[in-house]
Amino acid sequence: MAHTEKPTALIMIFGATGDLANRKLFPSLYNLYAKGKLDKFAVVGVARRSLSNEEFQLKVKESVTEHGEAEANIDDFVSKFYYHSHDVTDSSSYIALGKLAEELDGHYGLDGNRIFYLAMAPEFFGTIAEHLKKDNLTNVSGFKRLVIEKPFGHDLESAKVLNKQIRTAFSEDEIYRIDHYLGKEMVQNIEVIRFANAMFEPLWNNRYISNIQVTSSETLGVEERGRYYEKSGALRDMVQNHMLQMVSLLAMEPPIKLTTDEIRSEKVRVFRALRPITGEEVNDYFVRGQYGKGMMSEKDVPAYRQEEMVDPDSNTETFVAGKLMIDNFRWAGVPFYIRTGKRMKAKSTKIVIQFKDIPMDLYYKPEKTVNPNLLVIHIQPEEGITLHLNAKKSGQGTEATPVKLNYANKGIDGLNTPEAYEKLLYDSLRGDATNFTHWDEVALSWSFVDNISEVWENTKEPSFPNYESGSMGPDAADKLLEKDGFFWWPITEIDVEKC
Ligand SMILES: NC(=O)C1=CN([C@@H]2O[C@H](COP(=O)(O)OP(=O)(O)OC[C@H]3O[C@@H](n4cnc5c(N)ncnc54)[C@H](OP(=O)(O)O)[C@@H]3O)[C@@H](O)[C@H]2O)C=CC1
Ligand SMILES: O=C1O[C@H](COP(=O)(O)O)[C@@H](O)[C@H](O)[C@H]1O
Repeated sequence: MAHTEKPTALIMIFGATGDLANRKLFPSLYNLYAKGKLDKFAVVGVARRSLSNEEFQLKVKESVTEHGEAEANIDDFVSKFYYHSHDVTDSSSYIALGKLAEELDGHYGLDGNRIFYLAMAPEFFGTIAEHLKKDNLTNVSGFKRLVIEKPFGHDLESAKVLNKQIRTAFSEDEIYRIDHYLGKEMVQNIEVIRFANAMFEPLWNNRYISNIQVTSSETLGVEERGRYYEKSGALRDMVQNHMLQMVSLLAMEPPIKLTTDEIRSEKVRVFRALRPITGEEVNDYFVRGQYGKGMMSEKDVPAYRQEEMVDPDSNTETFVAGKLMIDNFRWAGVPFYIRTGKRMKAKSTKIVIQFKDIPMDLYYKPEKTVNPNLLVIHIQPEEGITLHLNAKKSGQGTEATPVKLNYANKGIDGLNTPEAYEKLLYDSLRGDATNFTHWDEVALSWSFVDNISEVWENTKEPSFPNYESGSMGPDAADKLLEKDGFFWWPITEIDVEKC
């Protein structure tokens, strides 16, 4: 499908006074506006509290000033923002919202195009979608699209119910399920690194790759999200979506074309090949952790069980490490190790592709460590790739020594790459759903994760808390790899900018 490069639309943000809108959505929209990427547009912010248009515009201006880079055109930008105080559970209020939408459509010449962005707690998603349909807000002459935040359900059953509700008002190709990792520059780069380089794709299989490691570690704890996190845990919060999405991009077959449908269908095939881990196997393939107290940046930080809105005897995991097997021709026998957690040593997302050792190492010396070739994809905070090779040590003799070839994304482009939300908002306005998750991906990833959560929820983990804040997680996560003859490549020592 051809995508309009300068879209026109009315953007309705439900949850417009919330944290996500304030920190991410308003600054991202402003960036698009400032870069001239939007044609005609207006924004309606929806939330319960009472605000005038002027008060709302001031909030938007403050948000852009605090979280972005506001310039002189900020006043023109915020003049296109309107506020509608509305409880989304109250049926009567949708009529007035519809009227406002029509007025703005006419006033700004928005061609009847509408984006409904649900930046609210997920329990409201279904109700809102149903009301939008019933009260005619989706009856438009242009396009209508639903952008929906995570979590998409709590498990497969609840995700199915939610999907059914939103499908009453929107078709699958009108639904844009956000996984903000898919908006990250280097996550989008995975396909390019793989499919645009003759030197990688021929090696991208079980003949040459020994294992793949995906780590997404955070230094923050649960902060104010204890209530949500208690029911979610790291498995639902990070593994079901972001971690599995990265694995699917690393493992997928080359698509026939770079179209939304072709890419999504290759990703779905990866999820279908993911070996289900059930019952007692869960403890062989997965490790859970919960942070205890510790020191972070020279300050004492509390244990998870001492956080606000958290059960003092909580069984919720704040760390997950797992071994995934993809049972297809390309990946048979290659473990994909994943690891994610809160209150870890560093904020870092990295992918390490470890190649197999060469069949005969002429430079082998018993007293020296072997240095396998690694391809490291630095997702964040720094962005780039590092290729770890071996070369001759300068001087006499034939000794091999490790060398690193670096590409730091910022170094070449000279610019900070756009924030993930900016790219995803723009894609949803342009009608490009490639970097959003299709229902089939959501359903298959929930069914994989449900097997694990079922076991974990029914067995109390006696060792919790089992890792200290500021560490790299519980020892069992190291043992998971050790028993296969591997170890986690240290994420803090393979920083692209320090190499
Ligand atoms: N914050 C983040 O960084 C991220 C958030 N998300 C997801 O985004 C969504 C929003 O998160 P976040 O912004 O943090 O949440 P907040 O709790 O900060 O905001 C919730 C918003 O919903 C509004 N609201 C609540 N109840 C109603 C109601 N009955 N009718 C109308 N409006 C209502 C609130 O405004 P008011 O009280 O005025 O009604 C507020 O604007 C969630 O699904 C979350 O999981 C995903 C990734 C990151
Ligand atoms: O979706 C989520 O992601 C964040 C981590 O995102 P990042 O872009 O900062 O890596 C995580 O903190 C949060 O718990 C989760 O809901």
